[in-house]
Amino acid sequence: MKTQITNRLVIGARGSKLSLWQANHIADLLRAAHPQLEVSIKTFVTKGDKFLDAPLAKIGGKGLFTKEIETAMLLGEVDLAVHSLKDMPAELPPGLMIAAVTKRHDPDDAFISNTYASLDCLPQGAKLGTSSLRRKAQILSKRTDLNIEDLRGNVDTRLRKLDNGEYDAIVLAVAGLKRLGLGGRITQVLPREICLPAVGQGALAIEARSDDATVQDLVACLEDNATRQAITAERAYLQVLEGGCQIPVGVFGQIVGGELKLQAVILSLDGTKKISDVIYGNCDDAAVLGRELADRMLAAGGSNLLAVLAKASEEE
Ligand SMILES: NCc1[nH]cc(CCC(=O)O)c1CC(=O)O
Repeated sequence: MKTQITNRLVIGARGSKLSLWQANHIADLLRAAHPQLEVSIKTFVTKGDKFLDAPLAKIGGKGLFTKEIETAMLLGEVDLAVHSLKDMPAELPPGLMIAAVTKRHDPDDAFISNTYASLDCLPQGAKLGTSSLRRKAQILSKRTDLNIEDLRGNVDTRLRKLDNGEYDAIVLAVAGLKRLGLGGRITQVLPREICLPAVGQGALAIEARSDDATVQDLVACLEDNATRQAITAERAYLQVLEGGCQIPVGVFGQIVGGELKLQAVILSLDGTKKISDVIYGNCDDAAVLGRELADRMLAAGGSNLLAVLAKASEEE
């Protein structure tokens, strides 16, 4: 039997401030758990970083923020990768796995404005920045009058565009803002009845090679069971729906009274059509619950909404 003594671990991450914060956070936790371990970080430029100005829905493709790092991992250039779970496609490349999921603290979206105290306070026709079809459709569903404009770039760039007066308000993930020490910029945490988060939002994924038991053992201490169950249900849900393009879908799993509760919403792009549903069940059946909820919502009109979407993206 080959025993490999690992004392060096190379983490792959993107070079953005948020990604580096996340990689350093995981590196610190690993150093604390394994004092002998030498942990370093190697940064990568992904396709998603290169096209920071183009509307996300137009660049398309799965694994926009992950692929280059995954290739390096499969080649053995890095041992693990730290990603925002939200940025990971439902299906991973063969040979890779999510070896650990950290505890999720802040799954929700934040409304940020320098002028208005909440989404409700925005005047008629106000300009709100977001490039996420999910955020756009859910916000339009509540406020049909708003003028939603594309907003891309890293968290800092997006806040700068708000501060320059290009928008009356913007929406960003609470988790990203807090990680960057920008929690003070949050004007309102959007309630889930208005805006359900993206799959995996707020959780970090440690990706490793499926055959690398050494790395899997080293990162096992980072795993949070409740978050794993929630995101397993969310990702199973997404896997049923995903057609390759960005879709206006929100989904959120949580453990409530020992049971898994999974809520989801599918919308039309303009938010005028909205299908909402919720399922409760055994935490150990997370993936089954996710698929069941997806099937139910597809049957309840979700299929039609997705078909219209697929047609719209073909025409572009
Ligand atoms: N879309 C990019 C992205 N990927 C992960 C986060 C935030 C952190 C997280 O959701 O875990 C963000 C920024 C945002 O959506 O505001």
